[in-house]
Amino acid sequence: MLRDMATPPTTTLLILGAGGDLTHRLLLPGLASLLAVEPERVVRVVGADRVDISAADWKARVKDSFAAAKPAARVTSAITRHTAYVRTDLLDEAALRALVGGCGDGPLVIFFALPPQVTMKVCALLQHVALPDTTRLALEKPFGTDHQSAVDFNTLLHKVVAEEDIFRIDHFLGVATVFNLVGLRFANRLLAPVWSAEHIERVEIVYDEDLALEGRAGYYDGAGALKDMLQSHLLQVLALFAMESIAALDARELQDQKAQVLRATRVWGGSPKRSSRRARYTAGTIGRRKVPDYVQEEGVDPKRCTETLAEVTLEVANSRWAGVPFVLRSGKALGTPRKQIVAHFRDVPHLPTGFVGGSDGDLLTIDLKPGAVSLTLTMNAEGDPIDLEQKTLTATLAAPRMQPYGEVLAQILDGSQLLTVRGDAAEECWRVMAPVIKAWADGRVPLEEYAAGSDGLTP
Ligand SMILES: O=C1O[C@H](COP(=O)(O)O)[C@@H](O)[C@H](O)[C@H]1O
Repeated sequence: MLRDMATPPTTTLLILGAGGDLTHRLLLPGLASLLAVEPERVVRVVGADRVDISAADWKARVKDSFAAAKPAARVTSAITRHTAYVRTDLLDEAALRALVGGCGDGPLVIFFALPPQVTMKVCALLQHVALPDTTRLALEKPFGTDHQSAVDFNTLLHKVVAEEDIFRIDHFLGVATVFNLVGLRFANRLLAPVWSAEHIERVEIVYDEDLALEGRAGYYDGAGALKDMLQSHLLQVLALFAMESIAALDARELQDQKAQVLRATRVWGGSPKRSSRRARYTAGTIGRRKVPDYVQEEGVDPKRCTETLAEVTLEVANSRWAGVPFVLRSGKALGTPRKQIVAHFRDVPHLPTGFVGGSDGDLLTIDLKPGAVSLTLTMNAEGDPIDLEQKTLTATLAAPRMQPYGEVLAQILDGSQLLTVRGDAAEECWRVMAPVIKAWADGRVPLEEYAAGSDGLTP
């Protein structure tokens, strides 16, 4: 059926689960933002799902998803002209073969915008389907459901395509302010010598959102904040923060260094009971918005103990970082969104006697959204020259050139693994969090409550 369409452009982006929220809300707008910046790229989008969507409705959806990023009119019109939607059963091998065959022999990116269990089943079927020579698999998080399933999933995927053609998506890697960690760390003489336990006392990686469930119970209620944010995104941020230096901005270099850090990472003190916290929001108000009790949200199963806030303290047990707590935290429905990395520097060994005021440690704060980098230093800012106080110097970062999904897609289309999660790292992320997941499942860490709109601490 697809063969009858107009001349296929270079790469086909085949989206499995095209009828879902992710495709409409993030993936297609991300592609649009990429094409707004790089209009010369030629991509054909094919959506597939089991829901019935007419050709006209699909084109309208694509057009609608493209509207906000405002690529050139000719780009949107080419995409909508060539796009197609196929209603199919992705768990039927013959149907899957027909779908893939219909995409032609050109380069193919199969994007799995599906729940992990369905993704794994479709990949099992793909083993028996002939794929074009250049076939790349892009897999949404979560990658598997626990450590063993991630190991099994990797084994299965390697029977379908080589690791270099597998792209495990973590859209945080496409966030410019996250990737900025690499440039900031390795381009500044000032920072490199102090980037260790000798000078840094504690690191916080925080992603507190004022958004609540926002109708995502179907996915989130089975995941919770730990798997949704810490096990995935925030561990990637930790890896970029703590990794050793790279010789070149090269995917393999970066993947090697990130994997090495993750292998050295473990729960602080080996005790999830003492080093983790979980909580769930109750009814409250955020600004003028009334937020219901989490268990009253549509689609939530009150019998599940899903946390909407997770905090875990980790240690990177290597010679650079031993003894430095890395506190990872993310919560939903909080009063004040705070999305930042904060490096707390140690106090100076000795403040000359005679000065008045603080010798509070310096801070390096990286605001992820909106982007800014701040350095908080102790100085004499006003008054008597011996009075010391902390002052913050801030550089605001420019708005990102495209959406994170646009950055990630650009790398996938180019076959570069710079912004992906390698298989071994994906397994490590589960290994790091496994003791916490187990302790929570066994009820060894109580599920606390906090009021929506609060700081996450107030019952
Ligand atoms: O992947 C996810 O990320 C978002 C936070 O990222 P942002 O780029 O939208 O700020 C989070 O809200 C969501 O729960 C999670 O699934």
